[in-house]
Amino acid sequence: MSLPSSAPILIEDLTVAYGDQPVLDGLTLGVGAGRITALLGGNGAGKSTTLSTLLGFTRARSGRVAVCGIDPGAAPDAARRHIAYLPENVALYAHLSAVENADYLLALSDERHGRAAIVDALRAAGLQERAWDQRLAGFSKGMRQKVAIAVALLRAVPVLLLDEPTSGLDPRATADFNGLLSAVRERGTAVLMVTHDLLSAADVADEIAVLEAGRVAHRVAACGPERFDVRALHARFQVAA
Ligand SMILES: Nc1ncnc2c1ncn2[C@@H]1O[C@H](COP(=O)(O)OP(=O)(O)OP(=O)(O)O)[C@@H](O)[C@H]1O
Repeated sequence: MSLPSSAPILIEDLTVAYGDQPVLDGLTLGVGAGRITALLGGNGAGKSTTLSTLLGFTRARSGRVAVCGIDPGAAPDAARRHIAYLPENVALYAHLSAVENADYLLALSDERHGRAAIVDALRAAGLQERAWDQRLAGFSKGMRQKVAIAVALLRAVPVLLLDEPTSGLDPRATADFNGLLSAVRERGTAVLMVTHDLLSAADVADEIAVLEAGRVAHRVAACGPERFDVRALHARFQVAA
């Protein structure tokens, strides 16, 4: 498969192993600007390892990985400057407010945005005004996700990596989150979303890639003649998992 070399996320023929245990074995995957790809696969298929390799935390044994043209294995800090990453359990500070958390996380990325820009982003992320200055202790997972996505919105980076962002969210919060992702896509961000939530993936992704035996075994498009049928994919995915 040939991928445009300008794609912000580019993985070609990637092999990753932990000791003598191969996890990724010839994985090829690209996400272009303004596109959302959902990465599915059974437990242990290597989805988080794929994200970790893009972030430069896990080294490729062979193959090519590039984030905006930068090899995260060789230059992890430079690659991470182009990435906003939402882990499954967002690490935020319970004793700080939503605004303070955003301010602090942005400072870690060497970014300063005033309060006005931060509350604009929190509003865009759907966090209610009364929660802006509340301490995070007591926030639901959906509220914490909104703070994290507000930070990602403010960073305006070309690549967004998400690890199971809708796990534990109720259908309303999931729909809100998917709406936000669509807004992020409109800005031209390349989004790679690891998920077990096929319905959510079908809702928001342009493409679904299913990881099996260390490589992409199925890719299905969201529109055009190859538009995916969620039920058929669900049946196929259950067999794969
Ligand atoms: N740091 C590590 N050291 C050794 N083995 C690891 C490490 N991280 C992951 N693995 C193993 O690599 C395989 C792939 O793990 P990974 O977390 O990437 O899968 P996943 O598709 O994200 O799974 P899940 O859906 O359960 O989150 C698993 O067998 C896991 O046990």
